[in-house]
Formats: sequence, C-alpha cells, structure tokens
Amino acid sequence: MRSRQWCLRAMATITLNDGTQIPSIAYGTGTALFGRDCANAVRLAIDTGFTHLDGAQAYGNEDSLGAGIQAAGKPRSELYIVTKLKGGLGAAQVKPSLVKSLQQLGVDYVDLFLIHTPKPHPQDSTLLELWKAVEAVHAEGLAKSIGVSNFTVDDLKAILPGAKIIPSVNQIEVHPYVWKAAEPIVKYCRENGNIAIASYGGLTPLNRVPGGPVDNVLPPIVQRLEEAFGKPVTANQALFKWTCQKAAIVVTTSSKEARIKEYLESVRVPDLTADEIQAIDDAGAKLHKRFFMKHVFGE
Ligand SMILES: NC(=O)C1=CN([C@@H]2O[C@H](COP(=O)(O)OP(=O)(O)OC[C@H]3O[C@@H](n4cnc5c(N)ncnc54)[C@H](O)[C@@H]3O)[C@@H](O)[C@H]2O)C=CC1
Ligand SMILES: O=CCc1c[nH]c2ccccc12
Repeated sequence: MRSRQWCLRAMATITLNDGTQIPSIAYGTGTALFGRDCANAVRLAIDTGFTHLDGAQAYGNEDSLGAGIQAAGKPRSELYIVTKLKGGLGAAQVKPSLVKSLQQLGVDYVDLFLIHTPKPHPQDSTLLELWKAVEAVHAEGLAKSIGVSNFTVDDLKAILPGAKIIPSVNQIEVHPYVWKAAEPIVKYCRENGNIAIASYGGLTPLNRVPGGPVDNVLPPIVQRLEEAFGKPVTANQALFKWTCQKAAIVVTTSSKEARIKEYLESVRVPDLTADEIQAIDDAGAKLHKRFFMKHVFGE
C-alpha cells in the first residue's frame, strides 16, 4: 500500500443540486491516458488518495479503468466513478451503452453519468430525447447522478424546459485563456438550477502555453501562498485554486506519483485573494486558446 497517510486524509467534497456529494478533484482517464491501458495509473491514483475517477466510453479504456479500480481494492462506497455517453449515440443506445460501461468498469452503478458532447448530434434523437433516456437510467439506479459535458447555454436551453431532472454537472474546459467564453456558461448554470461546473484542461496555461501571460503572473502569487500555507506551493496548485474558485470541480491527470500528490495537496492550499484572481483574469484575457471541443464551441 502506497502513502497510507494520503489515503487517510478526507477528500474535499461539494454538494450537487440532487443532494449528493462529489469529490472536488477528479482523476481523468482521457487526454494523456486516452486509448491506453490506464490500470496502473488508476491504481496509483487511488492508492495515493484520489476517489473521484473520470472516464468516458469514447476514451476506449473503461475496461482498464475497471481493472485499476479492482486492483486498488477500495470499497465501492468510497469511490466516485464517472463515465460519459459517447458522442453521437442516440436515445435508444443510452441504456445498452451504459450497461456495457458498467460491465467493463466492474460496478453495478456509476456515481455520475454525463452526455459527453452535444455534437456530433445524437442519432435519430433531439438533445431533449437523449436527456430523457439519461433520466430513465437514473430512475433505474444505474447512475446516481446525471449531467452533461461541453453543453453551451443554447444546448442547456434545449433540454431544461422539458427536463424532469436538472443536470447536476456540466463538465467544460475552464482556464484563464477560455474564461471569457466559459464565464457565461458558468453563470447560466449557477442561475438555472445550480448546475455544478466540472473543469477540464485547467493546467493549460502551464503545460500547453508555457511562458504565456498567465505563467508569467503566477510567481508572486505562489510566493504569497507559500507564506500563508507555511509549505511549498507550486504554480499548478495556484492555478487549481483559480479554477476551483471560478468553477468548482477540477478534473486533471498524471501518471506520476509526485504530481498526483501535488494535485491532491492543492485542496489544502489557501484561497486566492480577489486581487490575485483579477491578476490571473487580466493575464488570461491577453490570449484566447481553446484546446478541446472546438467543433462545439468554435475557436
Ligand atoms: N469532457 C471532456 O470533453 C473532456 C474531459 N477531460 C477530462 O479531464 C482530464 C484531464 O484533462 P487535461 O486537459 O489532461 O488536464 P490538465 O489541464 O490538468 O493537464 C494534465 C496534464 O498536464 C501535465 N502536466 C502537469 N503539470 C505539468 C507541468 N508542470 N509541465 C508539463 N506538463 C504538466 C500532466 O502530466 C497531464 O498530462 C482528462 O483525462 C479527461 O478525463 C479532458 C478533456 C475533455
Ligand atoms: O474528453 C475529452 C478529450 C477526449 C480525448 N479523446 C476523446 C475522444 C472523443 C471525445 C473526447 C475525447
């Protein structure tokens, strides 16, 4: 068993609009692990303290996510497992595809089931019909909570008037270089049923745009956080604080134990001040860079 001390520390959680608790930081199995056997990485993440695991049918590795979960041996009730409906599938495919995901993951239910993307458009179904099929698998207990991903305000408007259940989560790209486009979605979600935002791509200003305006504004913020925390703080952790304070839930990933610990420790780093958030906002506004789902959001 690795780093037992880390396992024993409670994970910070957020209450969703359906009353359930979601851990505020998630371990992702797309991007770097997309299409790859992620069993060892997932086991390491769980052993080190992650409980929230973010998968998707489209990542092509749910079987190895399941193998990692089994290998870690943590009780099911202590894990928060997410999967996402593959883009383009229609209402009739929702239940069969989720049942297949459950078989691959080796579990009876997922904690959260998301529609991965509104585009490509679902086969033979409107977005509302697709959502109703997702509500049905929730009613059957196959998914404890349900939500969406990469939904714009217009996509949400297409389902909310006819929905019996308001989505609990909208998972979207959030970092300072897309904040101008993300902010209206975050605001709409907050004001229309308190839909929680789960953010992905949050480290983009450091790992995909190194040396950019946000990277350059972080050092004095990191220094102030270290003084307040009394321990070393990294630029990644400072950026996670910005994302948590702007959105809520952070979805990230790494196969390295040191990085996984760094991510988990960010939950305990003190909050950014309003001035620090503003400084990061201002730096982010100097550049627009979207890395995912351009076919949904445009550039
Ligand atoms: N719903 C959706 O459409 C999407 C969901 N996701 C989910 O979010 C997860 C995380 O997405 P990411 O964009 O990868 O998260 P991220 O922006 O947090 O980046 C994590 C990556 O950054 C690397 N990294 C961390 N610190 C670094 C440093 N100092 N220098 C260089 N590289 C560094 C890590 O090794 C890892 O590959 C995915 O695995 C997936 O589960 C991701 C994209 C789209
Ligand atoms: O979830 C986002 C990133 C991603 C990586 N691979 C795929 C395949 C299909 C949809 C999304 C993604």
